Amino acid sequence: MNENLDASGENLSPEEFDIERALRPLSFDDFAGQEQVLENLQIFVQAANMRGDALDHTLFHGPPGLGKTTLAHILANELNVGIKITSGPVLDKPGDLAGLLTNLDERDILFIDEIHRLSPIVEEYLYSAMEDYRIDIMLETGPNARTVQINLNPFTLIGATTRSGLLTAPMRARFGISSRLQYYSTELLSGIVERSSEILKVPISQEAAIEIAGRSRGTPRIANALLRRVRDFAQIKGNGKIDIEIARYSLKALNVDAHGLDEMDNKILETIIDKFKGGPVGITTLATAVSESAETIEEVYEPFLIQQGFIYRTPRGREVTEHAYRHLGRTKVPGQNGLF
Ligand SMILES: Nc1ncnc2c1ncn2[C@@H]1O[C@H](COP(=O)(O)OP(=O)(O)OP(=O)(O)O)[C@@H](O)[C@H]1O
Ligand SMILES: [Mg+2]
Repeated sequence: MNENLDASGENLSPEEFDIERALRPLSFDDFAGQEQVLENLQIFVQAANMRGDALDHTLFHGPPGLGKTTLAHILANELNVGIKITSGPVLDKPGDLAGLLTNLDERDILFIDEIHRLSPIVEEYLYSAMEDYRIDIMLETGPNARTVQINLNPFTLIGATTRSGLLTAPMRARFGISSRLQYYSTELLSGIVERSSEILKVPISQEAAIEIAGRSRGTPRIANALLRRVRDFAQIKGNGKIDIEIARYSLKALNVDAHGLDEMDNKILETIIDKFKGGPVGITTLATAVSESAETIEEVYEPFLIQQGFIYRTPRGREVTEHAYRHLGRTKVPGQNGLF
């Protein structure tokens, strides 16, 4: 239920949390990008509204900060229904889930973040709720124990996960709608930065917005976070306006990578180059070398590095590209991975 986390998992101050909330789009119209996902959702929402049905259970998956939680709130607004929010790790007792489910009004949304982290018992319990809008509740314990069946209002479960690979097959099968969110282009992100600047009432040049966008790892949350930091520099070191000079100055002072790669991204590239001669290296070996889980590398880091052309997958493992050597200022040793 802890929503005030930024991309690195750090807690935001209450003020930053309020800002984050103010920047969050509330309707389909405010939400930039993800056209295919949005187009479909708009149709499903329209149809559900027309029939007066609950929207089908919906799963959002993809790397952190791309808009999964945002979309859950937008769906609640567009369906004009209530939303209750919880998360896999928090929901550890079937009783807690029963409490949430029995309090849902007709068509309401139950949003479960990090749904891959549900305990097996709770997950099992959720199946019948999702399928038949019905749950069994255990009354009393010991010799008088009995279960009663309770009918629920038709509701929509929205699940979000950064690790769709960890979702069980029965869980996955119960979602009628499943959408994968993609990284955003610099163009889309600069639009998001401009919109956020307007909300924060800080003037920004288009060039500066593009500069910030290009270093945001394809991620709206990072773009907004960088904008807030650059705004501080503009206020203290400049005249309050964000132009290209102050943007470049701040990003340099913040040590932001030219491509917006974060520490783990760079560590992955460096490790493949230094320890594995540029690759190919298998995912589990790589994971051990950088002390991160193979799943997280596959679902959080690798997609961006592949999309940006820093690494590619081969049947024998991951290899870095020339682009990665250039990015890290390394020269490739001839013959290193059989390309020469
Ligand atoms: N398409 C978008 N247009 C504008 N702003 C966006 C968009 N998507 C996300 N944002 C901004 O990025 C922030 C982070 O998005 P959100 O919290 O929805 O990400 P998430 O996918 O749920 O991440 P996590 O996996 O870490 O929970 C939002 O508060 C919002 O301000
Ligand atoms: Mg989220």
